[in-house]
Amino acid sequence: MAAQEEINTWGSKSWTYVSSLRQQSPLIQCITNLVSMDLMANTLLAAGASPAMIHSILEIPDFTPHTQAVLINVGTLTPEWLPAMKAAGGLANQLGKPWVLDPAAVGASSFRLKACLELIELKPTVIRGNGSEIISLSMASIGSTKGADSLHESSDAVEAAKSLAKSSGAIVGVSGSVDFVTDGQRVVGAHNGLPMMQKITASGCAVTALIAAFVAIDPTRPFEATASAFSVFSLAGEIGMGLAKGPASLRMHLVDSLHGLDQETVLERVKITSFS
Ligand SMILES: Nc1ncnc2c1ncn2[C@@H]1O[C@H](COP(=O)(O)OP(=O)(O)O)[C@@H](O)[C@H]1O
Ligand SMILES: Cc1ncsc1CCOP(=O)(O)O
Ligand SMILES: [Mg+2]
Repeated sequence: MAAQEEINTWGSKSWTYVSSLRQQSPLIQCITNLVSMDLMANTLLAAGASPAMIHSILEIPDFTPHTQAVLINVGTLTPEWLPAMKAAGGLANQLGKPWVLDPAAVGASSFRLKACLELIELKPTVIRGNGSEIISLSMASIGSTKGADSLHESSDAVEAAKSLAKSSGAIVGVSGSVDFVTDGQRVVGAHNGLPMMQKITASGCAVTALIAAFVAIDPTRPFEATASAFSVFSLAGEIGMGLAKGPASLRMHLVDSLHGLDQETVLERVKITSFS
């Protein structure tokens, strides 16, 4: 019974994010990898936010102050891009705006790991990665890697996520079959989704962008925003799969389903439970 009450509370919280996002349409600056730009922008638009893929260091002082949240994703990092990421993260921090870090493929090289550790010093509000990314970041080491894909279950990374949350001060989200969210003490898991979502490149990047949009709605509650965004995105995947034939059509139907989500469905199907 207690669990049922908890599910209902998360359903209504999640619906508040969905409906507020549609009403407020916050501007989200995305400095993201070259693979993810299209799906990320379309995910944000379908959910009601306004995405802007503006990443030149020359534009950050003018543009970043107009945004409601910043998303930084290192998926196709080069030395030329890093200064702009640091400038945007640093300015967001200075202006008291939320910013979200996606350490995509952080275990791929020491260059990427060092860059992510430097970005974490700029105090991201949320860090979202898959199991391997969160373990690599938390241990500050590179080991075996499969690039942007995970070698670990999300449940393998919960302790690493707690430790990273404590050391960084960020909310940490780990995606996978269950999406875990922690502030270092509390842990919740979002149970929506389906394995086929791993076959859509940039689905992880897109959910991180949705987290940034939800955090923009209420920057004082990043824990709630992160869990809700995970659940809502994965629920859109579940609904989209009803019409899809494979990853390519799932990508399209996921975006359509996110756009069409209604209150009854969110209240009934969002499934977030406590693990602590
Ligand atoms: N095995 C799974 N079962 C259900 N949902 C999943 C599964 N794997 C990934 N997802 C969902 O796919 C989305 C992207 O997560 P993931 O594939 O872990 O990210 P990344 O692309 O960064 O590795 C998340 O919304 C997550 O919930
Ligand atoms: C394939 C690939 N290579 C570098 S970034 C990227 C996209 C990864 O996106 P996601 O981690 O969301 O699947
Ligand atoms: Mg992926």
